[in-house]
Amino acid sequence: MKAGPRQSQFEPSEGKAVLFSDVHGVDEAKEELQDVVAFLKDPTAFATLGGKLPKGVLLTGPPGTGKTLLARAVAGEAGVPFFLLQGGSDFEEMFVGVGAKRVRELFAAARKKEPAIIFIDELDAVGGKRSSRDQQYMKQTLNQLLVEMDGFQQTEGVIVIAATNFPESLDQALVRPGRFDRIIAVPLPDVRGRVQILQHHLKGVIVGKDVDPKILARATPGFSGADLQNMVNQAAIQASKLHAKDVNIKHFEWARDRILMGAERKSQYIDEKAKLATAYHEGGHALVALYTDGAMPLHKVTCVPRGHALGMTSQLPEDDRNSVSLKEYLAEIDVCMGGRVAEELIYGPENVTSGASSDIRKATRTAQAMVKHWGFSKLGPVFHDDRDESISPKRKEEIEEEVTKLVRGGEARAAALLTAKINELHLLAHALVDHETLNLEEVKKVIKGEPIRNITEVLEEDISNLESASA
Ligand SMILES: Nc1ncnc2c1ncn2[C@@H]1O[C@H](COP(=O)(O)OP(=O)(O)OP(=O)(O)O)[C@@H](O)[C@H]1O
Ligand SMILES: [Zn+2]
Repeated sequence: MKAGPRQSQFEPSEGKAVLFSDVHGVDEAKEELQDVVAFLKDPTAFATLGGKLPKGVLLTGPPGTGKTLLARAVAGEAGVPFFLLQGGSDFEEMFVGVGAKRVRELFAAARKKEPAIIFIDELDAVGGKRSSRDQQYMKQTLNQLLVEMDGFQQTEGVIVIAATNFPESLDQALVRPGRFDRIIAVPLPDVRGRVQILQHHLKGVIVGKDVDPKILARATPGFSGADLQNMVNQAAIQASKLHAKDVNIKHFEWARDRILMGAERKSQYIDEKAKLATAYHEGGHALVALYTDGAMPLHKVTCVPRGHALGMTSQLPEDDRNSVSLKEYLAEIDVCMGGRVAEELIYGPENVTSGASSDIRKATRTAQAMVKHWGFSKLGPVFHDDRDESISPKRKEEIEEEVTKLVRGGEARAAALLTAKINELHLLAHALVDHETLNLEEVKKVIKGEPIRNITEVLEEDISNLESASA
């Protein structure tokens, strides 16, 4: 640990400007940051036009997906200075009480150079609900950060961007309106993203004829951008150690395996078998969502990890739902059950994994609320307060029974539906393994047995677009 203030923190960090074109596979996040760039380019004009902006943007996602890179790219695109506060290491010193002061000085420095970006890496180090170390000093630092954020006007031209791998552990005060009120997900790249990231980091590397970024990308599901960059570097080092004339596929395979074995690596890597199992699970959710009357429309399904989940099926409400009908609640339970039911149909009940526990929790919670609060059971429209001690044991049992009935009902409906559509489930799961992410249109085609473009063609097209863009 170094003593004394580090002057460099209060000066914009230097280095070659990063642009959006340096960050790959996170198009949605880039899209969401466009207005921040427009604002920083000309804060007054933006405000005059009535644009509304967050003061703070929170980038969330697994390690190494490019959160820091994205924040730098926002600064680079807008041509504004970038002030960095390293949550992990800088806050280490904060328990000796300099934290609050450092935050104050950093904001003062940034405001002098506005428009500017302040980037706080590992926000959870200071803004976590249960920051380990010295609670009191951490609290002071956090409070100072809140004071600074509350203290400036949107028109001032300072935007705070923070990154965290653990959004759920943040102090709620941080995500209130007027603070970090825009949250942008920066997920692991899918196979197309991985091709682009590899292409980017392969620039300037002399590779052998046997090296095909498409194949490398397909061999690295679950790798982050940082992992991929690391793989390229390690392969190059290995090649030079062996005095090879170029970096060939053997070197890449060696590097890949080394990263996979890396002690510090949380095993994100998914082998083909596990990927197919996840694909069936998510495919089950997706088909039930697609075919169940009253279910929220299917939006996207993926079998690569998102946050703590192995895969994800996302649905989009058609409009703001103020009240929800019985049919819609039942559909919600059915969709939750679809994942586990699909696993059971394909792999047999004895091989079902515990991976569906959050689905089960969600379905159970919905069923409980249906019975206890919304009167959707034979117990009728009676409100049962969770804190009410006077609910009789008999009533508790009846509630349990009704909840179980609802969840079991969902399970049975999902099973009937997926049994009838088993061929579609196979088609969908295998397409997911290839493409990793499918949108609604693609899902509809796949289950009809219609070709969506061959993944190799898609990847090839991506590569030639990239090449012509950089030529
Ligand atoms: N999406 C990406 N496109 C291109 N390169 C990437 C991408 N993601 C990561 N990298 C490479 O990995 C390096 C590390 O990524 P970065 O520090 O931005 O990740 P991070 O999400 O901030 O990680 P952490 O959460 O560990 O701080 C980058 O400098 C870049 O070289
Ligand atoms: Zn699930």
